[in-house]
Amino acid sequence: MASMTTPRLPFLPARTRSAVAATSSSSPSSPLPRRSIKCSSSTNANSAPLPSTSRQPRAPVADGVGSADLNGLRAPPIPVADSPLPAYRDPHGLPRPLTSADLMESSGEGLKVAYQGFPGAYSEAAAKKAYPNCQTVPCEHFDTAFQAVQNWIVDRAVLPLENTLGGSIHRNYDLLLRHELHIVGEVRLAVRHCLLANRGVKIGNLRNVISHPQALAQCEHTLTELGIEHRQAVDDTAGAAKLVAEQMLQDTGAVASSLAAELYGLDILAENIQDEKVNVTRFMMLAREPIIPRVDKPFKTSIVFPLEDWKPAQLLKALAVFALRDINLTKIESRPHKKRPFRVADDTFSTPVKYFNYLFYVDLEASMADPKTRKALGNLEEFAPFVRVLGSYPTDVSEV
Ligand SMILES: O=C(O)C(=O)C[C@]1(C(=O)O)C=C[C@@H](O)C=C1
Repeated sequence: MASMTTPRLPFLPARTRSAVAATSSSSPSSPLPRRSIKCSSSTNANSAPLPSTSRQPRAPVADGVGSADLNGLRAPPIPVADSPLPAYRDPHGLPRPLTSADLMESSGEGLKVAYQGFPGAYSEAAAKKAYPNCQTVPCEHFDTAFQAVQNWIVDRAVLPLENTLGGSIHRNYDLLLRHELHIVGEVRLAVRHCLLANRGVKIGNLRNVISHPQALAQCEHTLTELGIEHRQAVDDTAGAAKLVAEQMLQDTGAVASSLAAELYGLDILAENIQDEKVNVTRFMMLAREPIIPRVDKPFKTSIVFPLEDWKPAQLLKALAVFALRDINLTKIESRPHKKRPFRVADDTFSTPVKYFNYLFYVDLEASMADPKTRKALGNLEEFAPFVRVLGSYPTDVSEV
């Protein structure tokens, strides 16, 4: 595959304070030339997920896995006449040059996309929704998927962040900080759970049900109503279906997708068993490089920051940098600050008081291409020891 020119990016999110400064027109340079590595795809139910230990050494190879990204995608250019014109202007008010990324189509053709679980997992469906023509690559754990992108084994990862019934998938928030990847998109998926069992098994025969902990939580009440008391958590829904089938369990069912029933030869005993009809999971699309932020369509920007100098209303003041500029927040999540787990309260009392310390993950309804977003983040740095931009990416506006 011929290598293509890396596009000029007007914005390159970074780990620290430079995140805001980096919105100039510097070109990102890849740490290493890109390369293609053959790996398993999940075209059939026997594809085993990549184990956590699967690491490939980084090696400089001239040929590459894509070069220029738009919405986390790499694809052959389409004719200029069909491509959208760049819609926004640079910080000097001048038109932004057309980049090769603007010329790309977004089907995911030729992309390898990692997800957590076995074939038939909802995460695989999300990867296919995000990149319809991609080759999906099952991974054993969330961090395997992060590593697979970071080590150039795959091009992208699609991983869950939150669910309307079960809430946040905290592990992935923590992993975002431990890796250098960028959020290049989001995708929401309607999750419709089924109760699966081996042929001939009836609901009345079931003593146990196994599934992913989120899936069990999403079906908690329905499973109780069906009279199934014992639950056991496994790594993913499709893995649960596979286990029930392979071990020919007669008293254990699985909560999984109808696709998993088909792939592993199980019967569907009940459909749509989640506790609320609407059950949607939001997934993030991850890549090694950021995308070019835009202002001609809805964008989100995800950031993470800790606070220092805990004065009264410090968090309120930090978040006011967005309110002052009419920037909406769509989500806020606090996670333990593992490196600095405690903060010591001011010495009002003779004994110093230690409180837990947090990192705040915030999603903004804003694009990094908008100067007011960059100003707000500059302002936030007055309160935060660091601000990291995790990604600026198009909002998923599809129907779910
Ligand atoms: O086990 C799966 O099928 C997954 O894709 C994982 C997962 C999750 O992590 O939340 C994804 C979507 C559903 O909300 C349930 C489980």
